[in-house]
Amino acid sequence: MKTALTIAGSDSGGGAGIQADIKTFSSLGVFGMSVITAVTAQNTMEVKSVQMIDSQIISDQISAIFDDIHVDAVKIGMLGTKENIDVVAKELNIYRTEHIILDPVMISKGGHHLLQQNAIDALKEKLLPMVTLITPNIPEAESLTDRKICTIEDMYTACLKLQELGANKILLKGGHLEGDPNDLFFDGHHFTWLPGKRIHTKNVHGTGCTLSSAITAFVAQEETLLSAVKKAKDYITIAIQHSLELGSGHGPTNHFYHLYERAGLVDNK
Ligand SMILES: Nc1ncnc2c1ncn2[C@@H]1O[C@H](COP(=O)(O)OP(=O)(O)O)[C@@H](O)[C@H]1O
Ligand SMILES: Cc1ncc(COP(=O)(O)O)c(N)n1
Repeated sequence: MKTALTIAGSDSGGGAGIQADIKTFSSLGVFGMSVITAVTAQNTMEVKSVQMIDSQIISDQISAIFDDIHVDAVKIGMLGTKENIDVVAKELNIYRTEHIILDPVMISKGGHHLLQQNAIDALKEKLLPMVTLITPNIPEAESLTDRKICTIEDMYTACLKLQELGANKILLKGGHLEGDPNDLFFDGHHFTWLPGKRIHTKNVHGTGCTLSSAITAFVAQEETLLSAVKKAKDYITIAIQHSLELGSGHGPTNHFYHLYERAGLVDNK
């Protein structure tokens, strides 16, 4: 069985973070493992509080896994602090994995800061150049590139700017722009649009986490990155189409296995 590791924060409400990642891995038939960087007290409405995990424990979680178990692909989500970024970059430099997908989580849907302001430089300098793919949403790409993104043209420019900053491959998610949620994939040479149709629902908690962990699961199963990104876009579309009316805020995406098996996304080999 293929394996995937998520390095991210815990969401007590189960919609985003580690919980969304592991559900996605399982739904796609990949064995999931986790390194917890932060514990958030969170539900569909808000993040009430956050406890960062000590960087030594983060380092120990990573080495405990890699010293014993083969990891086919890694996904990185919420890191929270500069210290956490430093330790994750250091450990992943020691235990080299072919595929690292970075979702540069900065702010929750409810507006809570999940990455300290002083950590953005460390993210750009240490992690950006070492990962296979970075998957920013529009506000995250704006923060990384220091420029506004309002149009399709701006999306192309932002990808080129991220490349200048050292990024290898980029999936710039368009969900935060008006109109249909079209994402732009840049492999360093060519651009590919992943078109979407906007689903009118407030239940979009954990969409970014779900998308990046689906990409991770597909590359763990030896899909090319472009194919993984396309299949993950199908996964997130189904996950939002069937999103759940839980809680009073933004409900979570749906990871019910049979939805994806029916859509031909599960590798039954
Ligand atoms: N209402 C929606 N309908 C369909 N797809 C959506 C919708 N909102 C977001 N998406 C898709 O979900 C994925 C996550 O996007 P986005 O919301 O931009 O990121 P994040 O969750 O990191 O803020 C992207 O593929 C985006 O195009
Ligand atoms: C632990 C954790 N990680 C990531 C997110 C982002 O998810 P969203 O953008 O849907 O709030 C979150 N809210 N919590």
